[in-house]
Amino acid sequence: MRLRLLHELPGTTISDTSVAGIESSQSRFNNYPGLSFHLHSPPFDEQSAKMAGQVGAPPPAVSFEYELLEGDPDHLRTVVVTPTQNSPWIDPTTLKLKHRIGRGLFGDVWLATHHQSAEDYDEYHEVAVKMLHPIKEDHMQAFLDKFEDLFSKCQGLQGVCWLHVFFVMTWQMCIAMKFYEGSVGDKMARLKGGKLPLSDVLRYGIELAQGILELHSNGVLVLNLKPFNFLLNEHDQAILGDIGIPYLLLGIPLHSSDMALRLGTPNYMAPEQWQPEVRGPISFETDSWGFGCSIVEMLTGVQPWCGRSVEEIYHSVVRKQEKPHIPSGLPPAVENVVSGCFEYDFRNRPLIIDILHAFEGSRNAVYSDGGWIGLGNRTLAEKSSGSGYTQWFLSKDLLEVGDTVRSRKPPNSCKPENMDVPEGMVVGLERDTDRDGFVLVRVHGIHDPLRVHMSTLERVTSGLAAGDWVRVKEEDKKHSPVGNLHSIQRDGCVAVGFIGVETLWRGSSSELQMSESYCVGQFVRLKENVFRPRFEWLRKRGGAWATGRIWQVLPNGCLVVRFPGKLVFGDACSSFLADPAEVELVSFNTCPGMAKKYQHLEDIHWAVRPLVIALGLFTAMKLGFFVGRNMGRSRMKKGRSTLIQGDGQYQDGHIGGNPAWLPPTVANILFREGAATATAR
Ligand SMILES: Nc1ncnc2c1ncn2[C@@H]1O[C@H](COP(=O)(O)OP(=O)(O)OP(=O)(O)O)[C@@H](O)[C@H]1O
Repeated sequence: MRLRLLHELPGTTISDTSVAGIESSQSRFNNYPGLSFHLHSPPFDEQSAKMAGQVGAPPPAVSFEYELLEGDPDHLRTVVVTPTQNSPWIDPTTLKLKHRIGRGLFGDVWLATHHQSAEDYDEYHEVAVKMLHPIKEDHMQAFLDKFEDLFSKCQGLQGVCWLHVFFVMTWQMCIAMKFYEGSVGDKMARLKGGKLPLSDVLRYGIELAQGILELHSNGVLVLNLKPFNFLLNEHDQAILGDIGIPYLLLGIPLHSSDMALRLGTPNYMAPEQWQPEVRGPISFETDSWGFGCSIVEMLTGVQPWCGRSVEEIYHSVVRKQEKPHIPSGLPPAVENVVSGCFEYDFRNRPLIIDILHAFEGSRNAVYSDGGWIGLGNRTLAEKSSGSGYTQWFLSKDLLEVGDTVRSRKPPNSCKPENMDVPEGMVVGLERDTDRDGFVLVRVHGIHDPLRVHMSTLERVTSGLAAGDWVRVKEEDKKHSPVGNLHSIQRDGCVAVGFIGVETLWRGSSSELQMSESYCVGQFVRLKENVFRPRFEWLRKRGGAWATGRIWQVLPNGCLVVRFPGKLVFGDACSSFLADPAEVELVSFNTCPGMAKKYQHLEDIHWAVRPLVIALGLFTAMKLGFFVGRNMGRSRMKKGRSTLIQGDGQYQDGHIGGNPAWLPPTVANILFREGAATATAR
């Protein structure tokens, strides 16, 4: 691959059939001093009008063409990324932008013509040019490096949009790609009810899954799967039209602050995609969520979270953990896999290969006599193995003979429920091809190998197993030192989720050590030496850090904590986030002294304090009655004697009846009540 830097783009012409397009382009170019426009009207372009009609815009009465007449060469700088030798590279200077096809979150797509001429031929081809939103100048090189890598990975992929060339024009990145007739989204828009028949959904689903799989095998995430990004070729085959622009933009600030938080299209975004460095990381299964959303939309004709604002979608997906509604009546394997796509923790979701298998197995399924017939072999997998883990989670790490294993902890638990296998070695697989079968495990001290269900075991390599809490030996300020181990290969390569890293951290097991583990239900508090926590945390009245209870553990180890000791009203934020490296465990047993133990009880529930106060008052009143009655009796007795002895003794009797252990005010009230009772008698 070669980077060529041109200092001028000679004869650049941009034609547009839409006045709005001109205005936006004009204002964009006007941001750069030294550039000016010359507008003139070209002849009416029938094809442009047809295209404009296709995307819903009325054919314009008049069209314009404008030329860049002069300018600061710096702003006309064009970087041309030349693809590999055997791909159909085109010279961007021969492109002529015709009109805008559509406007997406990440930029505009234009129809352009590519002119090629020689002595014996003169050819025009249509291409689509995606013009991305401008990127800040100082991040341009980082983006170009990432793009160059992606561009080479996308070359020659069957199920992915064909890319011709990449160039930069006035700091705007442009990708020239093959022009397709339309998208699945366009097709749905033309249909009554907007939904596709199941057979089409399964066919497109298979074609798209194959395209996504190609990108995933090259380590690229799409992060923007949606029907309008599924292009249709001349054979009505679905082609992936987005090559992972949001993935390229990860960590690269954009000019528009509005765009900064968007790492995809909100309606199709997975929970971890909203804030990957906080609620992430994003992974291949993030695309499974977007795929599931697209399938649901194709089946129902309704976009997930239709009509909701970005904030409302965030609230539903991230905070309330809601899932898109899956229509009923689907082949069981398809329903099962699509429902798996909407698991909150991406580790529990199927991979694209699982989706592909489920769709392929159901492709020829026909519903007849109240059941599905023609299902493939692998269509109906068990929903759950009974271990609490989804089948998708378990299928990501299959055991092999020679693996060291131990009993698997139940999900969200710090300790194993049973220690049937404290440590053992797999010596046999009952059925090699079974993804969910039994294995024979040799355990030290037991003569015969144990026959154990695979799902109850986890593989241990270098003392670590997926799901363990780990700490990096050498801290990196960019991310939390404590995280959650997602996978460990047999060669010791690890993938870990850390707060502060948007994607999985990859390294070697030798860089990690075991860390204290946390699970749902435990009480935690910020360590005393933490003065500026990563996330906001509540304080008690005296200023000390409050104690909260772990409500959820995110895939990067981030703790979602609630404060049961605080009463929350209305919309007030009920959950807080915590970095596991900044907290310590608090439990009743470890609280020193009665006062601390009582404080811990107060942290467990907001009702403890009012209850204790009420109980105290009640006890005090009861005591008051008791003391008062006794006092009353003795006063009666004394009263009788004062009648004999005189008033001075009466006063003494009052003083003598005041219990020394009660606070004076309470004692006086109680005494008065007691006296009143006694007087009444
Ligand atoms: N190569 C192409 N050929 C034909 N049409 C295309 C091509 N690429 C994109 N389109 C169409 O252009 C329109 C705008 O695409 P674009 O990808 O910019 O927007 P989007 O899909 O709405 O949003 P996003 O920017 O999030 O991808 C869509 O209707 C899409 O189907």
